[in-house]
Amino acid sequence: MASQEQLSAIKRAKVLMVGAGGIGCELLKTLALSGFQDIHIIDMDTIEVSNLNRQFLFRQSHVARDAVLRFRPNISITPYHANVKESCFNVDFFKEFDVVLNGLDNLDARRHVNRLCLAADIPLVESGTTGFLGQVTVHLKGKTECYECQPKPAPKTYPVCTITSTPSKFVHCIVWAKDLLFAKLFGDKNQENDLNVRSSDTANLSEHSEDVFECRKDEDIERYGRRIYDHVFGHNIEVALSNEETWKNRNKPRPIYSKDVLPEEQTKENGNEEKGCAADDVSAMDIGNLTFDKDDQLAVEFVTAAANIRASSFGIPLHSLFEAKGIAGNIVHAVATTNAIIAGLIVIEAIKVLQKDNNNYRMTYCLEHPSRKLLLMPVEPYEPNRSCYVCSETPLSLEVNTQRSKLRDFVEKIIKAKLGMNFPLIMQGASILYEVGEDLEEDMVAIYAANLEKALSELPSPVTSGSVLTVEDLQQEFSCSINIKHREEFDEEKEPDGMLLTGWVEAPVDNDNNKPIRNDESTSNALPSVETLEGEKDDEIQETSEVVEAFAGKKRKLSEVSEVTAPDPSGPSSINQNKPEKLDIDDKDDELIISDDWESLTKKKKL
Ligand SMILES: Nc1ncnc2c1ncn2[C@@H]1O[C@H](COP(=O)(O)OP(=O)(O)OP(=O)(O)O)[C@@H](O)[C@H]1O
Ligand SMILES: [Zn+2]
Repeated sequence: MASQEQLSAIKRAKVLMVGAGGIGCELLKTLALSGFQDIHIIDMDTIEVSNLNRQFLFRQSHVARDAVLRFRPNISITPYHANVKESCFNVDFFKEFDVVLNGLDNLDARRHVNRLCLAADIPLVESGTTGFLGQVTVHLKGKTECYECQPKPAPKTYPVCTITSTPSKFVHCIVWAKDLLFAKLFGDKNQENDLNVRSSDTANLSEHSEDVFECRKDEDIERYGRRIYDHVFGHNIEVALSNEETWKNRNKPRPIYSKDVLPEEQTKENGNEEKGCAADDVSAMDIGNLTFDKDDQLAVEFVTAAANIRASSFGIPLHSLFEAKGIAGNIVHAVATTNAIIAGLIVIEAIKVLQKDNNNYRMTYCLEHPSRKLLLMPVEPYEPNRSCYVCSETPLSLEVNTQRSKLRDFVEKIIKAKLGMNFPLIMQGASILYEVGEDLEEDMVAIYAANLEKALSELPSPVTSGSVLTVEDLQQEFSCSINIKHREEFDEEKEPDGMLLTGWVEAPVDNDNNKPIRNDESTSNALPSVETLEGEKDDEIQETSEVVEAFAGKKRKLSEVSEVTAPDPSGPSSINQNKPEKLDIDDKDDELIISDDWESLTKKKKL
């Protein structure tokens, strides 16, 4: 039962929810049932069919708002059908709220909201789920870590040679089918693509030799399809086989040609009968612009089929459409109960925030294996990381070849990809090197466009070793400094960006010795990306649970944190370096404890 004090804090509060998906929908219901009266919701999407099974309030085309208003007619729910990154959701907008509650599914939007909450000094309650795993964290400027204080695990990536030549798991075949074959056939024609697109008779010719993916004059669609099939599943496998070194300790793949799977006559018959079937579903207009979308059934079917043919070549077990979709979309199939638990925990933390109950905030992990009696693992939040480039003023350092790297590389690979800025302004001292904005004068736009193509050391205000750049995102009201250090050479394989950003380090990527290809981001906050349905999944989950259990063995005080490196609150995967001692609870007792109080647990142990 809520106290009078809590009830009045709840009634007075104006809350902003960002994201109305699996978690958000549950959250809206729980907020309404808990007595919140003024709720604003930003979500950029309309209802996705793949979410319907767990967005109970959206069923049968009811929008969440209307559904909730039916049982709480007197509360105010204000929806914004928009991207939270739009400029109308600026710092002033955020300042109107008492607390912001995130139910997002991507890192980019989460980082954006984190920065706005810091700039507006509004508390943020973050959340994420991945299947049975989930977490809720509380972020208050200056008091606890911000969402970006700890580097987030990078999305799972794979070395190029594994994808192009030596796949050993089904996920490698999926990445190949999705990021190389699908992209080459249906995406931008001029893209850089690691698929071998030259046939044997043209392989020795200049790089202007024929791209086999070009449809030849007067070539009918069946013949074209057959040619592509033979090239990617037959010829390319032969090319890979010709490198004998590769197969010394590996099973050799088997080339598959269309004639092996589809006899000539049958092709013609079926070809004639089924002619036009794909064309009915895909608009010719879209071809050339498509990127893989897990909600596009035809794209999923294509990728599943192509991945299975490749898997069969390499002796990898085949997978169903459902399984392949999960892997291709990096979907850890959502568990409605986890979302409900997480939504409840968000509301509990939100109420503490409203009451300024500073000593009782908890980051709570929802575990998958409650075998050690714990389903929920509460941990005290950590102090802000003093070297966080987002919430502290610590400068970053960048090693870069200032004579070779262009400003464009710096903007794309560092400012946008690594620092997550949308509208960057780059300055050296008082001179502006680059700026994005709608109200820029034309001549300035031209100057900045020209700057993008210049090497850093050739800019109007040359950037050389020892330069200090200030980078700002005006929309996020966020700025940081970057100390530049010239470095002549970079390892192309290990440092493919040709630059090295330090001061804030990304979690290590599973990167052999090649430039990585990534699978899509996990939907989770930053829980370790778990490959659904893959053999390695179990190991990962096992490790995750163990680590969380170990981590939970000790409740950390804010004051202790400076002595030891804080674990990553956004995901248990990177915390094993500082494993506190494990709690040894008798496993035979089946009773499940949902703990909100660590002391009571340890007491129980003694008893
Ligand atoms: N930049 C953004 N601006 C506004 N809304 C966003 C933005 N990015 C993502 N969203 C919304 O966040 C919601 C995330 O919900 P989604 O169901 O995908 O994940 P979830 O809540 O973690 O739960 P689950 O994956 O378990 O269903 C989506 O409705 C999506 O439209
Ligand atoms: Zn921080």
